[in-house]
Amino acid sequence: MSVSSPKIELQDLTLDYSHDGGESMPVLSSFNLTVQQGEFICIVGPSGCGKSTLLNMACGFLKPTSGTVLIDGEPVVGPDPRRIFIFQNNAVFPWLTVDQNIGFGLLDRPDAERERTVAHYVDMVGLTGFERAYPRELSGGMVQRVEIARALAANPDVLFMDEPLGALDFLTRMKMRADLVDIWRQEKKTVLFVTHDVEEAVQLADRVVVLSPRPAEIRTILDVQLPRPRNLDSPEYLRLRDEIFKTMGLDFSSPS
Ligand SMILES: Nc1ncnc2c1ncn2[C@@H]1O[C@H](COP(=O)(O)OP(=O)(O)OP(=O)(O)O)[C@@H](O)[C@H]1O
Repeated sequence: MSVSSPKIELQDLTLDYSHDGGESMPVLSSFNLTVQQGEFICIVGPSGCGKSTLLNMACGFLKPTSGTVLIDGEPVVGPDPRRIFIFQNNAVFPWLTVDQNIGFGLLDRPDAERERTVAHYVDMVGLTGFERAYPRELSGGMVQRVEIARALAANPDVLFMDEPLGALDFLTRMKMRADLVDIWRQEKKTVLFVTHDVEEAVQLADRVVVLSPRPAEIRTILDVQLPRPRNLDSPEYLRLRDEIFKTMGLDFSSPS
């Protein structure tokens, strides 16, 4: 499949929230972004600028005040099982085992096919040996892996991820970041990924979209052309990271 066909088109998106008894609050105004098939896009920006709102509109959970979301050229008018949303706080079913959770979206498939698919994703996310475990018997990172495996097993064409690693401790997060890179290289899904973490964005993304404070506008879009897996000590990685920090008003270079 061509890597240059637009997968997601956000066209002139505007969103005003109205608060009880107050004026309407603009969160996005005339927002435009085109995402190519198979691209991994990270969205960063200050807290409260509208990142989650943008993701919610892109996947059809939230109707824009005006503007259009197109996926494969078709207007998005609501959630669609071909597109999966992964939240920060996992949404696995506590009463189902790991393999039942991962196979949840495949209940209409023949048993043999479902078992094969579940086994494939259990292996991909490194949960072999835990197939019969319940979420309460797993660490936070393992539960998040279950959620990612469940999403991938359903074979979505787009993954929307809102701070999916945000609740994890530092070491688990670093490991999961590397795992996500591996998984994405195998699956090549189109991914829209919101994060507060600039380093995470530069490690993961093909392009990093940096937003302004609310109402969110695109401050800059950085192409990250470093080969994966990325060397987090390389001068180019550090340069891109620092460029984003500067764009966000944070300059950590030492005073001369
Ligand atoms: N359902 C809602 N009703 C009214 N206002 C809302 C609603 N959801 C979000 N907001 C407001 O919209 C603005 C953007 O919120 P949003 O959650 O999109 O920001 P964000 O960039 O994802 O924030 P954070 O990085 O802190 O998670 C905030 O000022 C928030 O208070």
